[in-house]
Amino acid sequence: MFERPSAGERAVVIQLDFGRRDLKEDLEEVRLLIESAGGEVVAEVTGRRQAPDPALFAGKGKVEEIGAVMRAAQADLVVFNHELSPGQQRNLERELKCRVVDRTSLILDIFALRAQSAEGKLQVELAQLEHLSTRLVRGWTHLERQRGGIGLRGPGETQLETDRRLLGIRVKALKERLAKLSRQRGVQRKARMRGDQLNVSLVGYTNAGKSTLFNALTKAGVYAADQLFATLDTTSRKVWLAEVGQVVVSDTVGFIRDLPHSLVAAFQATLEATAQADLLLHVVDSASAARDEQIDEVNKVLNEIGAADVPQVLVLNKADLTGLPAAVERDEYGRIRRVRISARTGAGLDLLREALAEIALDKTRDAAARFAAASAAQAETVASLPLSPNEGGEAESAPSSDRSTNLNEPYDFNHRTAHVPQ
Ligand SMILES: Nc1nc2c(ncn2[C@@H]2O[C@H](COP(=O)(O)OP(=O)(O)OP(=O)(O)O)[C@@H](O)[C@H]2O)c(=O)[nH]1
Ligand SMILES: [Mg+2]
Repeated sequence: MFERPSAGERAVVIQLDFGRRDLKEDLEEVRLLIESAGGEVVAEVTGRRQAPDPALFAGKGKVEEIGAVMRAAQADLVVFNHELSPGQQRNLERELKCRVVDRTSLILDIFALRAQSAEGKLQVELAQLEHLSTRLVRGWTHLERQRGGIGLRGPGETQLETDRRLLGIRVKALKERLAKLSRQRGVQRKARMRGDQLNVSLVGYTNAGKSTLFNALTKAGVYAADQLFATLDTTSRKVWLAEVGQVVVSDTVGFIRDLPHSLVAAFQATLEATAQADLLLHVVDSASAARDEQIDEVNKVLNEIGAADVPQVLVLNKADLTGLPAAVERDEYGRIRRVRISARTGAGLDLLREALAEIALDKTRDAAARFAAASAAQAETVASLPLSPNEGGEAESAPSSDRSTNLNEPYDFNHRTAHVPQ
């Protein structure tokens, strides 16, 4: 149903410029996407257009050019680094006499290849079926008049109705199973997230280096590779920090621009953990020319999954490639905002650990302050008589005495990090 470029399949990539993006970055990204799906880019066709052609996406002349390039390069398929409508895809396949894959299918495909856990597989299947259901609207009308298939259809149903009905049943079953898994995981997570332990999620654009950093912090040995969407399942590990004790760090699925909506929806449960974290380490490939755009894309997805208000520290990774030194940057309130590191060489990891420790201590202190305030309020109602002439109802202000210096400034767990330009 979902055809992926199988090992060594030769792809021609189509990238059109509608006047707003950097073609080179886009071509580089789609090349990595195709390689991550096991294929190989043998030719590129670029072009410029005002708007997509309703029938063919590209213009008639461009499609002829694509056909010629495809034949010359002996390619197996054509990949549009754009979202195609079902009609456009069908027309292109008819015109080019060759398989045509769009960006969304390509991404779904890589997810299907990578899914490891039972839940990951269910989530990917759900996303694929939901993507397919949009293609059923007009996409399979050529099948509508077909008959046959014992046990496959109800009385008088057309193929399209049967397909929709079967799809609907499967989607419903998948959603129910995912909901059950999600409830179970919610219980496990609550157990893990007890107390004042800091829960940290690594988030970021795909290939930013989250898993490499996760391994460096936790010595966990999760899969990190120069592939897009190397990670699909969330992995959590406890990390021991001097003076603080345990914090829980989670490695998560990477984001990408134009992440298919069905995929975000299907991964909602996995991403819930991100929305419930105390702190996000937003890992950035600081050596990428598309860095700022990638930061925006990640923030957009975080917004969609309800994680926009979780405090964020930007981790500028791959400092070994930019040649800039490891460093910590604070805002005017002394809060840590950005840490520059190299997960690969280990430069700045000590700074990052110190930053985590500082934030974890602030969280504990916040909790202690709340506890003290609550106890004080309770004490007030029990003991209305002051124990000494100086004591009265002032107990709630006590824990703030050590907050005068920058370092001890409490981390504002309600503060949303604004986008900080590099
Ligand atoms: N030069 C350099 N490369 C790095 C650094 N950190 C990670 N990489 C490389 O970047 C690539 C992607 O790393 P991963 O850790 O798999 O990235 P990720 O963010 O987990 O990616 P996904 O799971 O695909 O979203 C790998 O080839 C890493 O070796 C770094 O600090 N410097
Ligand atoms: Mg990863």
